[in-house]
Amino acid sequence: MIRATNVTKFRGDTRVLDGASIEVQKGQVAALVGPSGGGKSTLLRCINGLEEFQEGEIAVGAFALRGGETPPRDTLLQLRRTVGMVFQQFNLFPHMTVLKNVMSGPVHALGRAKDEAEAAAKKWLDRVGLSDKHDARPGQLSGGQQQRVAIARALAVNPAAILFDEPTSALDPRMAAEVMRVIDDLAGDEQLQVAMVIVSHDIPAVKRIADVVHVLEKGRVVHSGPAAEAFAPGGPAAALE
Ligand SMILES: Nc1ncnc2c1ncn2[C@@H]1O[C@H](COP(=O)(O)OP(=O)(O)OP(=O)(O)O)[C@@H](O)[C@H]1O
Repeated sequence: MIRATNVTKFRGDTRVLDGASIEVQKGQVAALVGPSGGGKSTLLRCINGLEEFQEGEIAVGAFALRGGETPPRDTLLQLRRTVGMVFQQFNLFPHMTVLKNVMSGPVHALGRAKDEAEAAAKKWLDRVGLSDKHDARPGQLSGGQQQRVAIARALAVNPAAILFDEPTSALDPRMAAEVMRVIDDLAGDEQLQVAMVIVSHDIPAVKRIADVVHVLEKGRVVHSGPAAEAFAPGGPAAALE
């Protein structure tokens, strides 16, 4: 589903990704872990076309992004319909109700009729435990609730992949746990054939939900394997615990 091959990206003279490669299948949950500044968020942002890169290739389903090339606007728009993204800071539309926030993707990106978009939005809000908040505005919700709206919004376009960029790091521990429970639930859902990639410093959560852990250091993937291997004593990610 997602295949990043030898992705290299510079910011000015700094090589922030240095030949990074990962593969994530449909229905699989991959975690990116590693020391701060290792390039985890940058790799996620390259995967959904938010950032360009200079070398390598990223394939997401039928889409291919190539290093050194600016993708056509149409490709980017289609790619962002295919790949949902959940950010640390929620990024909801503050003036819209919760329901309208979640409907925005189906209506504007997919061109769905209002009734159909509303039904999809309600289904996903129910799934994240917010069926009683349709008419609230984001500002009336807790951080954990806002992040759950963001997850429902990302899912409402039936994405082939969903990327979580430190989804709980702006939340206090209780709300972080609440959001991780939702992500746990999605990760464990065999019916949901979505490729998931999560960047998180919440190592216990990563161990619980990830099928594969990729360890990024200085822009390189230095290890890919099950969590038990990555976090084993003396393993490549043991120091992160
Ligand atoms: N907007 C930006 N402008 C300039 N440099 C940036 C920007 N964002 C990230 N960087 C740099 O790119 C490199 C990779 O950063 P990135 O955020 O991808 O790492 P990370 O592994 O996600 O780190 P963290 O765990 O701290 O979030 C770092 O050296 C960082 O300082």
